[in-house]
Amino acid sequence: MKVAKFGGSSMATAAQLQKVASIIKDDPSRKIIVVSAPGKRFADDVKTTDLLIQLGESYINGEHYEEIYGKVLSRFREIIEELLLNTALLEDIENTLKDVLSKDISSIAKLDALKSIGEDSSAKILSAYLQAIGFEASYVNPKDAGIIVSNNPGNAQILDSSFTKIYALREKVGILVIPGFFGYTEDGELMTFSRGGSDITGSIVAAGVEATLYENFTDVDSVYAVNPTIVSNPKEIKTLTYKEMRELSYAGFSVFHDEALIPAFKKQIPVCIKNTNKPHLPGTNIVAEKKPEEKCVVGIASDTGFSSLYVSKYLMNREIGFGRKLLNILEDEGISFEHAPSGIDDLSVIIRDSKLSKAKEKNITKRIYEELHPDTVILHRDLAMIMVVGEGLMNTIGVAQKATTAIANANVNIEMINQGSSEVSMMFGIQAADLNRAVESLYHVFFD
Ligand SMILES: Nc1ncnc2c1ncn2[C@@H]1O[C@H](COP(=O)(O)OP(=O)(O)O)[C@@H](O)[C@H]1O
Ligand SMILES: N[C@@H](CC(=O)OP(=O)(O)O)C(=O)O
Repeated sequence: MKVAKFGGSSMATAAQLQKVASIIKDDPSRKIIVVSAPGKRFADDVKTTDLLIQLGESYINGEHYEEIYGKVLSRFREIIEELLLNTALLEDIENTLKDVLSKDISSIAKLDALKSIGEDSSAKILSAYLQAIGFEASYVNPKDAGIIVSNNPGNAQILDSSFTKIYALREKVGILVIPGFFGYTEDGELMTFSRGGSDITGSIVAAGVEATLYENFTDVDSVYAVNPTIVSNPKEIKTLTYKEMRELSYAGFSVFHDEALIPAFKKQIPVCIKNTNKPHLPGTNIVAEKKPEEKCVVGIASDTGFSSLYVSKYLMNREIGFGRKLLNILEDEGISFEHAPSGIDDLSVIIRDSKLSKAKEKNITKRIYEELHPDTVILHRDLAMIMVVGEGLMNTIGVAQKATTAIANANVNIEMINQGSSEVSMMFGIQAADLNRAVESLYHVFFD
């Protein structure tokens, strides 16, 4: 039994849904289908999930929301009408939208419930279409599928108790279409995963039913060695290990959500990333182990939006509890950290910019001075991280030298290096403005 997840790009139009149906038809073992909300139809388009967020924010702020409401409905209307499906489906979607908007719930709960309507409607539309063309198919709500999550709106985590219930889906007859991106708490409250979270649902369901394969259908032929929006026509990666994909997706390979690796990894379910528009191509396989390759670097990922909180104090290495106290201050502000490279008198804590508002920055700096009496506290914003990833990296001589030379050749200053903390990656911190230059140079050194 296979679980196939179709991303927003595969659910964007009626024509894409027809491709999805033909992929399902091609392989009878594709029994469980997880879908995203309709994504972008063209480069400047807006994803349905973003429209739903805009709708929720306008409604909550008491602003005019009618135009955006119309836009959301017209995305679904277009697909339903082109597929010649019963228009009662559109009425059902509209009623759900109205219900959520008018419901007396917190703003956070309203936003999550609105966001879920994208995937929920997609799943209803696809199952109706599959039925219309002669399949035995049914829509399964995540609650009935057994997707039980923690109480963290917009960032839900799956609970272990889910997996036994999900296993029971194996007994159901016909093709099951499950909306991605959300689950329910034990108290029955709807919670979404973090953005891009339909990949997570697919992985959870694949692990739960102990699928032979988790296929993740998207709009690229494979995972490329570098983000294709930075380097054109990059090399395709045929096989990756879970560890490599985890590092690459964490550091910017948005093609697969980094949290989606864990459920599949735990149950050792192989993952295959494939193109809905060219399903005959082999795609990229993600597996537990692979044969050692000649090339030790498989990919170069990069992401912007980081800050570095640099703290220095003479004899920091002798001060018991310094690191703990510093991280405690961040914890009090509800901030998680990404990396924390350190020296004898210095410690840098790398944080996502989005988590560090100006007010939090002021408060944290004040507390560090008052409680830790450092010599210096400096916050550098607008940093970018580059991750050079590969299983063989630690045992190959000269990788760091090759990488630093490539970055130097691009005339880019390295602000930070983190090597050795992970067995499969090496990380460089640079100014965000220099990112594309550095990535291009690294790609050419390792892959040309
Ligand atoms: N290394 C990479 N390899 C392939 N695609 C990548 C990579 N890095 C970023 N991407 C982007 O990921 C996109 C696919 O992910 P996403 O937009 O989430 O698709 P979907 O809508 O199918 O879920 C690609 O169109 C591509 O622009
Ligand atoms: N629709 C949700 C979840 C998702 O996974 O979407 P996509 O498959 O288009 O990345 C989002 O935009 O965040």
